[in-house]
Amino acid sequence: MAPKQAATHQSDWQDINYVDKRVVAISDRYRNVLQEQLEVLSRSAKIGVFRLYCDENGNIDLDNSNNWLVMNPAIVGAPSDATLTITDVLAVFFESDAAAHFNTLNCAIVGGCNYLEKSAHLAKTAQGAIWLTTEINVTRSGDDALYLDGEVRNVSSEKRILKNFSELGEHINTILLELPVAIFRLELTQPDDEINAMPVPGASWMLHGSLLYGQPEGSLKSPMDATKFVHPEDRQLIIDAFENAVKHKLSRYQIEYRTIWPDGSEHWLISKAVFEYDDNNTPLTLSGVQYDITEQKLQQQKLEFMAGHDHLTDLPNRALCMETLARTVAAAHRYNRKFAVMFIDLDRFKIINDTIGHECGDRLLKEIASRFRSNLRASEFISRVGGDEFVVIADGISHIEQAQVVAEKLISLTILPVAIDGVEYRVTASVGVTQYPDDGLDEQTLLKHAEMAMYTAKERGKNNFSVYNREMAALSLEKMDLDTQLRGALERNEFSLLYQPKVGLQRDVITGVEALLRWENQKLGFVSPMRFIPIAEENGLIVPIGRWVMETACRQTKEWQKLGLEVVPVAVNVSPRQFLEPDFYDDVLNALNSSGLDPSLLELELTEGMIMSDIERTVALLTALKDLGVRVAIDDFGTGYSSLAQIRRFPIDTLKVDRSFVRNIHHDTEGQAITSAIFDMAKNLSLTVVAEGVETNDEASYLRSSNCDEMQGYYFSKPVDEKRIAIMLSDHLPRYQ
Ligand SMILES: Nc1nc2c(ncn2[C@@H]2O[C@@H]3COP(=O)(O)O[C@H]4[C@@H](O)[C@H](n5cnc6c(=O)[nH]c(N)nc65)O[C@@H]4COP(=O)(O)O[C@H]3[C@H]2O)c(=O)[nH]1
Repeated sequence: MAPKQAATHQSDWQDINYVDKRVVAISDRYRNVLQEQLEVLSRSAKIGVFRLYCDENGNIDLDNSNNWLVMNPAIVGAPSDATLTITDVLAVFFESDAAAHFNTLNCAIVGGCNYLEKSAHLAKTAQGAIWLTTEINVTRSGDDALYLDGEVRNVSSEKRILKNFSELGEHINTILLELPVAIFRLELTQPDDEINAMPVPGASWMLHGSLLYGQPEGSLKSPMDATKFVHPEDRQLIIDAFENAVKHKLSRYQIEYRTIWPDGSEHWLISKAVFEYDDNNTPLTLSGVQYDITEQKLQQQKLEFMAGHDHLTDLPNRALCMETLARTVAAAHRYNRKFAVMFIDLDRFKIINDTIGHECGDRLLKEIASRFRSNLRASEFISRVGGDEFVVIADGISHIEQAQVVAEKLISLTILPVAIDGVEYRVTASVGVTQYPDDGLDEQTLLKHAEMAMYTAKERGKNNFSVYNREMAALSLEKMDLDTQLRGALERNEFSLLYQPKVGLQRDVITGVEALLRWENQKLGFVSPMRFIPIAEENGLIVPIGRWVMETACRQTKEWQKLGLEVVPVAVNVSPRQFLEPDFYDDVLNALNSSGLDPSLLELELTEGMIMSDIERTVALLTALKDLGVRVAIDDFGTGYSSLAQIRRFPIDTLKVDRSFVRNIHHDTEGQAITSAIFDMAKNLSLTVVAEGVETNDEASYLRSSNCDEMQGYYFSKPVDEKRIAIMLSDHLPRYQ
């Protein structure tokens, strides 16, 4: 058994030797393959590896044959076919003083250091500057160092990138210093007390933000430091914008807010920020820029102000008025409140403006606007919605009586004299009042009704206010109806003329006739000129209608003449709009030429207001008409602004004293004083004076005893048609009625 066992044992050993040799052979082969592969790899890689064995004293044994190095020589700037030893490589790191450094290295290893690191910068190589790092790990058996494994790395590209980055950073810094721009990062997952002063990843910081908040440069380290300098009214705005962005997982947002500087001044900033979220959509950081937009804001505010305000008075304009009215309606609806709207129109402002000149007119408007602004309460919004039109929105007015108090205040503020260049001017205002919700539920209706009420105030004599009621709306509908019917009335031959005689006072003979327009419409029947003429004036139809009147009156007078009647001048009423037409003179000329009437038989009746506007043009035009031979009369004298002294400047023939002065003149001492002053002055100016609206024998008797020349009125004759006038003219006497 034993020999067999021994034989077995021996063959086993033989086997083992054989296996061992195979293992050694295989491992040698693989080590060579591995080394070859490492060499191939290292040729392209920027990393080299080495092992250095130590001697029995623990010092590096540079001559040990087991030492090895696998490295592309180019890593250290040597030609790629150079044969480098480990000593060459380490010499690179330790430069000229290699011996001393080896000594230090050995001391460190003997002293128990297991990890060593060293960098090198090779300034001049064929590849340019090269940065290297080496890391060495020591392997020991107990305390004794056995060998060192190390790696050499070429970190030139990383260094270059870092260098570029730091250069870029410096550039950016320089630019930022020049610009009023801050950059910031807010770490959203850390508590505020961990905020770092410098831009360290994972922390909150802000660069160059301090100046934007009026603080010394560098004093504010993070956006959180800056919050106390944000305008108190805007702090919630910032919180809301941030929370809204987070709630909706927005990737970016921007917000504009005000800051308060130590000197109390307000500045505007814009903050544009980008969120960084983790996979659970939790915001991690907020980074962005902030910069000053005060100038743009001021510019924008100025533009907005200009868009919403009237440049003359600085009051809100129509657009802003409508916007405010809409907002007030919405708020009143929501809180079940009442409020009032007042439409203010200055009385006869156009005439005043034309009389005193537009520059003075503007100054007058500015003064009235400033009175309104400074005397109204904060809850009373005042705006200028047109040339001489203002609108007040009086919030929180629960009774119409309160609105009436405001309206009265506006009227009394208007009537106070305005001094311009030492001359005192006085204007009055008519005010229309409406109330929400009683008179309208929306801004357009309220304003329309306030305007209607204002017109009613004007009709009631101006310089007062009127509260809207439903009848006014009905009247306005009627006005629309009149307007519609008036269009085309000429074509449908719906107009005719009546004539009212003027009587010479001393001999009771007809000295002239006034042509008065009549309109009979199929739908509306007979419509008084008092109703349709203002509408025709508004829509411009008065121009062709007036032309028709003049032509018809001239033709008719010529007809009477042709009938052999002793004709007298025919007077036609001229409307303001007609008179302002550039073709007015030509129209007069055409009417005369086409009828063949002698110009001295045509008299034009103008009103005071008409001649007082654009005095230069009026004088020139009247002079031209006078040169033609046409007569000019001033109608309704005494009701307007002109004084007799002013009238003197115009080439006119006749003054027609308004019938309001004539009524009951026989026992109206004030009327007597006024008329006698007019009569005397007119005599001095060689003007003919006509008293209008004489209705009674008493009035006629009084006028006969005064300095009046002619009379006109129902006492002598109502306006009659052309046939009846022909009879009167043939009798040389007016028919008493
Ligand atoms: N209460 C009273 N009234 C008297 C008396 N005598 C005359 N009248 C009325 O007084 C008005 C006189 O005309 P007006 O002052 O120019 O006032 C005129 C004038 O401003 C305007 N109008 C009439 N025809 C024309 C026209 O052809 N063109 C223009 N632009 N306006 C006209 O309409 C106004 C009213 O005209 P009418 O209704 O015809 O009213 C006429 C006439 O009928 C009187 O004794 N008592």
